[in-house]
Amino acid sequence: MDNLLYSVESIRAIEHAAAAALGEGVLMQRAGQAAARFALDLLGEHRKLPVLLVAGPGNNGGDALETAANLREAGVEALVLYLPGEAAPSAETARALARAQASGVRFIDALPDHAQLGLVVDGLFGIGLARQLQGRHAELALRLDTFGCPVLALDVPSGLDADTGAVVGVNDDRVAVSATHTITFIGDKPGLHTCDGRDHAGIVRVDDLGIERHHFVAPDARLNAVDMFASDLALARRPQNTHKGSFGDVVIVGGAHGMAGAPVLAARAALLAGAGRVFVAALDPGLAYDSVHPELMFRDAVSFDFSGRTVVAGPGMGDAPAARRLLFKVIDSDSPLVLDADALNQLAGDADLQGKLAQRKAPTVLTPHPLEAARLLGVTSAVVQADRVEAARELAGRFDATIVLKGSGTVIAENEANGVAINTTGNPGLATAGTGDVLSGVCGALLTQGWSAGTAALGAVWMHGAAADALVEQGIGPIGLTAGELPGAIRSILNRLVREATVR
Ligand SMILES: NC(=O)C1=CN([C@@H]2O[C@H](COP(=O)(O)OP(=O)(O)OC[C@H]3O[C@@H](n4cnc5c(N)ncnc54)[C@H](O)[C@@H]3O)[C@@H](O)[C@H]2O)[C@@H](O)CC1
Ligand SMILES: Nc1ncnc2c1ncn2[C@@H]1O[C@H](COP(=O)(O)OP(=O)(O)O)[C@@H](O)[C@H]1O
Ligand SMILES: [K+]
Repeated sequence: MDNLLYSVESIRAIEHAAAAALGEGVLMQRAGQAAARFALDLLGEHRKLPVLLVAGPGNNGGDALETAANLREAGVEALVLYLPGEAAPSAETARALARAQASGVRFIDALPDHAQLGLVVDGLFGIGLARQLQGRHAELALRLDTFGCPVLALDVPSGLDADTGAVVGVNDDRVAVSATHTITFIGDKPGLHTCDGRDHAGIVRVDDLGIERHHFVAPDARLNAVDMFASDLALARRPQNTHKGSFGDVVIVGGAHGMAGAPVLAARAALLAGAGRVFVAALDPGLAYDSVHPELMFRDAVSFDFSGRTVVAGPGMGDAPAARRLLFKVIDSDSPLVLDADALNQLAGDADLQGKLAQRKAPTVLTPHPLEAARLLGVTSAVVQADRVEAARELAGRFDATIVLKGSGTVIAENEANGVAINTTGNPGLATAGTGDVLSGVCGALLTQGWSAGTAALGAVWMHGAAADALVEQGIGPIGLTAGELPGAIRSILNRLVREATVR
């Protein structure tokens, strides 16, 4: 499977085992060969232009030096800015340096001004990054993407934490290289796909350096992919002899006075993602009809019978005592449940609700954005963003539920064997009001059609992001994409995936 993610600790363990079998320096040579091949691909017909490589003090710098020597031997002009540290380089990096010196690479001591370059290669720091980039390193990191050519990061864009995807440091002036491409070695890493990772890593290619599988340890997480929810896709094909009762009911609980939009968006999404019947159990009795989707049924929330129905609670729910009573009732029920938005904020401050949630047996999905997650954990959103994977894991354990921690590189965590997944679809077009409501509605629709909490979360998040990607492809966004445009695109994707899953 090519969607496996490894922590720095795991990569070090694999590297250690492989290096013991292969001998010192072999992995660095292979990294340099793989990177040079990728660099030549990226150069394409611009092989006559020089390549600038920045090499740092550790083995990431060694990779850059090997890459430089390989490029030189392929006839490319290589300019190397080497910044050794105070300590002597490792033996393998010292050998890479000698090889680069012998190969005819040109060593420079400052970035060239106004040079026309074919490619910039970032080999400052990799998984050994220990603290915030400062001084010359920070200056360089900021300048590497100013040459108007692609930037290839070796292993990890320098300055980025490979585990968390956060730019390392605490100040506002923390920096990391912004690459257009990253070639990452041995295995893929979570930090390239979430938080700041997507902005800094660009397109990620994985090269396993030819390490045999038996040296690998268990992955720490996965990238979300259709395969991960294919079992429920395959079951979603519709037999002929069915009726609306065959595909479940979803009820959206929310819609306090002045907040009608959120439950309506969630309800439309649930309808178009295939729920047999969709209700809005509104706190505001004035909310009675949706002219775009008159199929939706509006009911008074307080007298509504939730039994046998999937509940999505939170969109536009507000924090009134009536909302809290309703929340208690749905958490206390046997219904599959999605908790979003205001339901999460209520939950955060209420030990009784949390106690009830912990006792639930039915499938439960929580879909917090970072601030909602922070309230649930009693920390700040900066703490959540500093380690999104860990925050999602922590929430899954604490509430014994499936957690969808939203944002760039949404993290899906289950408190079971399936572990953690990071989503790869979606784009900043989703950074607009109401898209979270759509996600909760889709999640509810999949749950009510019999998907497990884990596959519903994985599937809903993947399709929600893929819908935004498809809309951007059509010129609808990222700027100005609206939440209301998503459900139709999600419907097309769901039908396509079910078709593909059943003809396999
Ligand atoms: N050892 C091996 O077998 C292999 C290592 N590989 C490469 O080696 C990298 C890891 O190498 P290292 O462990 O040497 O780590 P790095 O090359 O990432 O950096 C470590 C060095 O940088 C210093 N440092 C860390 N953060 C700093 C900062 N903010 N400012 C200034 N100095 C800082 C450390 O003190 C240390 O000297 C991987 O990312 C990968 O690119 C690959 O060649 C694959 C094989
Ligand atoms: N920059 C981004 N890249 C990818 N997805 C994003 C981005 N910003 C937001 N999203 C997605 O958009 C949705 C926003 O949900 P939420 O924050 O709850 O908004 P709202 O409450 O307005 O509906 C989530 O699914 C989130 O993952
Ligand atoms: K790097």
